[in-house]
Amino acid sequence: MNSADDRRRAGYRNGGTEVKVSCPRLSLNDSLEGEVQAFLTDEDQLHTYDDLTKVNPVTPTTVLKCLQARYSAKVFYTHAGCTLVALNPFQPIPGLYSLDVMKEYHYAPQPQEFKPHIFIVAEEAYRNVQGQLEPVNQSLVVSGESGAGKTWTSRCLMKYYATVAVTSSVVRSQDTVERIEKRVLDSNPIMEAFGNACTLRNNNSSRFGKYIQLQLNRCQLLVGASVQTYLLEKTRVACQPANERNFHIFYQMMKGATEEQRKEWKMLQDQHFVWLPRSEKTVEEDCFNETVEAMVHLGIDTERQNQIFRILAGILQLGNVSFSSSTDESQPCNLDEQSKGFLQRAAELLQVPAEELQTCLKVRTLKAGKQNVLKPCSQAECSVRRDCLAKVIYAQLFEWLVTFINNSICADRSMWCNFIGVLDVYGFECFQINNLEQLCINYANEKLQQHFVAHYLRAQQEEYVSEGLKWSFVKYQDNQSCLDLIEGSPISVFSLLNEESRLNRASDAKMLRVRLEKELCDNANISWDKFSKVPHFTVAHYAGKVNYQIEGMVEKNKDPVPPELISLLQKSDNRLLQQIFTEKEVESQTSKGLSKVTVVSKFKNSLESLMKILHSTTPHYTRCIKPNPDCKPLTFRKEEVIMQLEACGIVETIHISAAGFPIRIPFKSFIQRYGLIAKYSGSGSHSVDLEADSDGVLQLEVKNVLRAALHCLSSEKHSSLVHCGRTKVFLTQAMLDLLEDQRKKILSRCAFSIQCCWLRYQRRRRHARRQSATLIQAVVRSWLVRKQVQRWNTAAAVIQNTWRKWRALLKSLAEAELDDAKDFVEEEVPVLSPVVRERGSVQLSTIQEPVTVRGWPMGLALASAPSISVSLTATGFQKMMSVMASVSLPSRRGKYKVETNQYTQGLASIRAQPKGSVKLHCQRSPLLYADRKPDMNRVVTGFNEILLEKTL
Ligand SMILES: Nc1ncnc2c1ncn2[C@@H]1O[C@H](COP(=O)(O)OP(=O)(O)OP(=O)(O)O)[C@@H](O)[C@H]1O
Repeated sequence: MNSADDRRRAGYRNGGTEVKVSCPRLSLNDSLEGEVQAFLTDEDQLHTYDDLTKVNPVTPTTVLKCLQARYSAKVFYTHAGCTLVALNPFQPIPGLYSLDVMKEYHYAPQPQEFKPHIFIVAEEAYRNVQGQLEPVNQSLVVSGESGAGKTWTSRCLMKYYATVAVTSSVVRSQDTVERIEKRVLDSNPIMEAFGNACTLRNNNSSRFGKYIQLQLNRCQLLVGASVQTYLLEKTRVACQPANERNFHIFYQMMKGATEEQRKEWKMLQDQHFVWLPRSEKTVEEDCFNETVEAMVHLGIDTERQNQIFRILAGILQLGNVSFSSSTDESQPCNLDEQSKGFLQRAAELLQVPAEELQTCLKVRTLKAGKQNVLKPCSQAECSVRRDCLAKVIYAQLFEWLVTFINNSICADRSMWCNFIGVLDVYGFECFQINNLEQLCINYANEKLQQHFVAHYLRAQQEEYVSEGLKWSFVKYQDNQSCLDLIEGSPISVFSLLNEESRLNRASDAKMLRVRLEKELCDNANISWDKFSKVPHFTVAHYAGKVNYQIEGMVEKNKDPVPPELISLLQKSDNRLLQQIFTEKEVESQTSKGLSKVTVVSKFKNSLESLMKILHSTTPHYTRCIKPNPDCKPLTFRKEEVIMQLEACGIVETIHISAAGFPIRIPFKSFIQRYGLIAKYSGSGSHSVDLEADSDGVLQLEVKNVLRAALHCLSSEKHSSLVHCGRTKVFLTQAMLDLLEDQRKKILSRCAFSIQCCWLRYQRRRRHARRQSATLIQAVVRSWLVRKQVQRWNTAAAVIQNTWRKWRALLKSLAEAELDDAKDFVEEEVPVLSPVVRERGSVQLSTIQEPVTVRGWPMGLALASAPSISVSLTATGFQKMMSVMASVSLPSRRGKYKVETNQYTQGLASIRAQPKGSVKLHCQRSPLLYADRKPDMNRVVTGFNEILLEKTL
């Protein structure tokens, strides 16, 4: 027995008598609590709980303990009702994501029965698409804070689909399939190289959000993909937070380029670039070759690559250009010699005129009526213009890459019918100094949290009420008021920011703070530190309070790009730069006259379209948890984890999922899928009008199905597994499994019946065909034989004719013989041998060529016998010959010879004298001669018999 059992036993004992009597009240309560806890939760077995809903009771503490126990046992995935919790191991786990494991989950009849894994989520979504249960399209939402493992998880999901959604392909050629899945996977290293960076919290932090749509055709095969990106952190190009790095691609170029490439890109070995801090730090992602290889696979040729890398090298050179103020304010800023060199090289790499580049950076063009006025910029303004140039180039290049990737991997709309979307967005951010980027990121997280809450908590509870379910409500954190504060209408942080950004004046942080305070003081989610000197506001997000600095927010929201910079880039000899910025001008021209699009309004719009997609799909949530802030392998910090669990509402989710019915299916869909259970168990009406608008009829049918499915369970058990609402059926996972199981059994029974019918039908058809073939063969044979018989008849007629002539000839010979009868008496009569006497015959022969006359055996007897039948009595010449043969008389002058007949020949061979008429019966086929083969060489007995019958 294990120690837990011992503890449980001890618990019972202690809870019985002894402790109650002897302990003071407080310690008694404590120990009781401990005992109950020990009784409810077997701590030694905590790591075996696959689902956090099974821990008892469901509290943050027990959930945390369970997760910790599992993490120590190197189990990193745990279900939390409808959500999957993924703990980051911070080290590769051998065999956890191997091909075999993928196959195991993919081919499992019930993957849910396997250990929790990200592949269960992937497979469930895949099967939902196959099942065609509305909504068919699926979204896999991967959330968590920076470094929690979202990108890793998204990559696993993509690899899973790129493996299982193509292996069963028989329709498409292997070559095409490989190209598609490879291209889809190859989009990852490119986007990570250009969009990820090493931050303090994660060495490979995604600095943009992405929604990847994996497109599946009718056979659930991966035929393409498309990527939608959100809010690239472009400020990082020109300004990297302390101890953080720029985007990976710059370091990859620095470390991975060949000598020749370095020369071409003007990146010498010992060159220092201001915009490449911490270049001494090497991270796993610094692999230039992998990025180039992926580019090649996606169709970015060497020339295009060179254009891209020249642009990036140009940006780095720009970063080293520094300005110094001129003594005369009316004059533009100065550049030292070194900066001039950097500027020259930047211009060469960007392939723009160096003079013009310098002027653009130092002088502003103002419109005064129809005239352009040139105004020298201050040192700070020059730096802002330089940074702006770098940011706009990088952002546009990133956008071009995403479009290129999409063109390369996106399938034609007619080729796919469903999709599985993978959403990987930046996690909740809270730094020392937070600005517009953090406000947008946290706003996106609030939106996702709201979707989660709406989907699993609020919707569930509201639906229970509307469907008439008795349900004890769980309190949940609604973040609608926080969202109202950020994006609401008419007054919100965003609307005030936009207003300020559209005013044609320099922004004032203090004034904006006052406005915010005045307009939004009613919202409980915003607050201010009255004693702080820096203008700011604090927002109480669902995941915690974040302090936002107002300074610079309006400028970032405006994101102005001086038009002279754009026209300079349009003149570039680098064809890629030219292309990117010509397109940009077209865009800006089309939006001319519309109100100026700010960063937050653009972000809000793209987020709204994302939310629309999410609302129209079946979501699957995966919460990634970062077990420690230092990214140390297998280190679990309770405080870190509990904060994340509470922030993402996992405990509430678990509570609701454990007690509720997480699966809801409308009556119509339910009957369409499970109606066969009632039909084949014989308890339901066999045809239900699914188009009938009456829910009452459908409800009745649903109840029939449930009765048939649960016939062996008690009614209490029914209500714990399933509830029939007014328009939907509410199920637990266990009930769904049970229904699916029964459905599968019925379907396999039906399949078996269909197979039997088909085999029977095939057998019958084969038989009928064989009969037809026999009939045809018989008809053909019969026809051939008839033709043959006709020929034989003709031949027989010829023979008869000849025979008659021959007989006439013999008769005339016999008559001539009779004329010599006198000589015959004088000759000596020889003694007749017994054989001759017995079967005498007559043979006429001449000396040279004797004529043979065939006579009946026993010719003498016949010759003297009284006539029995006309045909068998020898008369005339025949009679005489028979006598001659019988007595073996020599012929006159040896001209002929009379011998016994050779009875084997011809028709003369009759061994017995027939009495009366003789009839030969032959059995005939219904078809004349059908059983005969038209073979000339064979003896045709049937024909002989028939001839014989005719003769007789
Ligand atoms: N399942 C895993 N197995 C092994 N290592 C992992 C796993 N998940 C994450 N990691 C490690 O954790 C690191 C951070 O993960 P990842 O980049 O996916 O985080 P993230 O949530 O996407 O962060 P950000 O929001 O900053 O992009 C990875 O580089 C990887 O080394």
